Amino acid sequence: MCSCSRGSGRMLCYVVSKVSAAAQGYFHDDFLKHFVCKVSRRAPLINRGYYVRWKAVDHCLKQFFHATQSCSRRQILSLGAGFDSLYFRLHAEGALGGVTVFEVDFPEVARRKAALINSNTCLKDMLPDRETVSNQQTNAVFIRSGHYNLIGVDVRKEQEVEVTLSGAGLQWDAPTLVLSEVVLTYMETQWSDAVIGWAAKLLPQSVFVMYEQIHPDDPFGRVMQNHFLKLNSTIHALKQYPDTVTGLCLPQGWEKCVCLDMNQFYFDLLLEDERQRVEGLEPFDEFEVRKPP
Ligand SMILES: C[S@@+](CC[C@H](N)C(=O)[O-])C[C@H]1O[C@@H](n2cnc3c(N)ncnc32)[C@H](O)[C@@H]1O
Repeated sequence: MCSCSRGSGRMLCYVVSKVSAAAQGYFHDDFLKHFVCKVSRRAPLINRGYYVRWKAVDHCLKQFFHATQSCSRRQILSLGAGFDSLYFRLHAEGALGGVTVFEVDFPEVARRKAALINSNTCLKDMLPDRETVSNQQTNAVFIRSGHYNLIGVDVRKEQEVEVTLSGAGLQWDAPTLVLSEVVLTYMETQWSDAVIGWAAKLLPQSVFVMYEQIHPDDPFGRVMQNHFLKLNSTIHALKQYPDTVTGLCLPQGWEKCVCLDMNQFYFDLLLEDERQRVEGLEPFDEFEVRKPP
């Protein structure tokens, strides 16, 4: 997990795993289940991994909400949002406090998500003022509503991104949390560098939270690499930036970059009570853990 700051400041399988962790009580999200056909139960180790990922992203979101609470205009820009339920669960928690959420994914993914939302009473009732807009020129698909916007655009295409997001109402000078959770590493590094660069350039008051794999050569890293090899899918950034993504962010215009591996997050930032709660949910005998020194 890495966050950079400036100024003052195989898609469905991911959802299925998040739904599994939520169903086992690792975290609370009543909306993820609306984005899958069937709720399946994953192995305890996978549930716990998804919990730590979810908790780390949530931690960054809550820090951002706290740091910007006095600002009247605040935004979350989620790049490669897929079928994540972020807006709906934060809205239900009452945590958004006027923050506007912009979710971006490829047009075909955004179109499927828009169709899903429009056909689901629970989800569409949470967007009473929504309109579905289709931009013929850029092939972008929108759901546009007061505090939720779903946009179909390839994030590698900077000019299209700028035009489309401006059209959707993104305010480039407002405090913004840019989120990319397991997205950039699927791109060749010239493209992930470019995305990180346009975000730094276009959003002068922002923090970029990214969650990606590091340490390809530890036992877990090797399992993951073999898995992606079988899927014929390369994890590009991992080759070039195996330990941290500091080298990825700073040359692209970010002023500061902090990287945390998930063991550090689990042991250093979670309270003992919360760790005990989680470890009591589905005890398992063996797991490898690299405690921070
Ligand atoms: C592994 S999924 C993660 C989804 C979501 N961030 C989550 O954590 O649940 C990666 C997502 O990134 C999207 N994506 C990858 N490259 C993209 C690009 N160039 N432009 C827009 N979306 C992209 C994919 O379509 C997919 O929905």
